[in-house]
Amino acid sequence: MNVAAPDTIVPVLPDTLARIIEEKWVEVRERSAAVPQAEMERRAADAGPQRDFTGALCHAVAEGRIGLIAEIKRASPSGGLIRDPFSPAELARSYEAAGAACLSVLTDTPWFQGTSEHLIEARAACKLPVLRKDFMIHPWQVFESRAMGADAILLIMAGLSDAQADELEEVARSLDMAVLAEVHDERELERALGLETRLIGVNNRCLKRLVTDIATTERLAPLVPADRIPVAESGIRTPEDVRRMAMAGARCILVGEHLLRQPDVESAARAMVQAG
Ligand SMILES: O=P(O)(O)OC[C@@H](O)[C@@H](O)c1c[nH]c2ccccc12
Repeated sequence: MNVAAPDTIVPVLPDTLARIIEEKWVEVRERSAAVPQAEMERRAADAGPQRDFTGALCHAVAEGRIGLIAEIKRASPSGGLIRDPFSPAELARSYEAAGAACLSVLTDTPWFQGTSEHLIEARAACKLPVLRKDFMIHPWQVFESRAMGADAILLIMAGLSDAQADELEEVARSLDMAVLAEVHDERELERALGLETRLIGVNNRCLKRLVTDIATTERLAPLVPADRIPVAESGIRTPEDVRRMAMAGARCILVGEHLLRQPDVESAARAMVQAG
């Protein structure tokens, strides 16, 4: 299979994301040489029923809760080693008991120390729909995501051309998977609105300096049309932060580091679910 990088990559990429994506191309070439796309498509078709990711978020919000996507990751470029010992299954059970709507599991290895096993273990331990958090650049990875059981994928608009994002979304839709389109600014938001997905993630982390500022969601969430669902991502730490996100129109949130650093993950997650 030809997995040459397209020549239409978005022109100016922040350094870290550019490096991650460069490495990701190498990884995808290697992995797809080991398991060709036709075989991965077969595995995706055999992967068992999808869980309704968007539906779970809408259900939580309709019941007056915060739609929490609770994240499972061992490490991150900005946070270093976040949780050790680290048990994806135990975390999944705690998040579910706390009333989280969905899970997000990092599978990227070089930067986040994630693996596909983390996703498989977490999903098997609960009934929640699961987002595969990785850097999607090629359709092969979307089939791979479904094959490992994922119910949703992330598309980072800053790292994709419109044509790439369209193509990846189409593959995800053909597999009945949800898409979370992630944006950092007005321009990326406008591009994301060209996709069909209702889930628009506003990432509070500045890609250049890697610091978070939840005012990003306060600026962008009000610009998200009423037929879409804004999801505030990154840097959310306190019930007060959650209320600020909800006031800005984002009743769905994606939280990782704060929860993962708590000894009692379940209570911390419950406090966030009920903060709205
Ligand atoms: O750990 P935090 O600050 O609560 O953030 C979670 C999530 O938003 C963050 O992990 C994230 C958002 N978009 C990403 C893209 C790639 C990797 C990671 C991410």
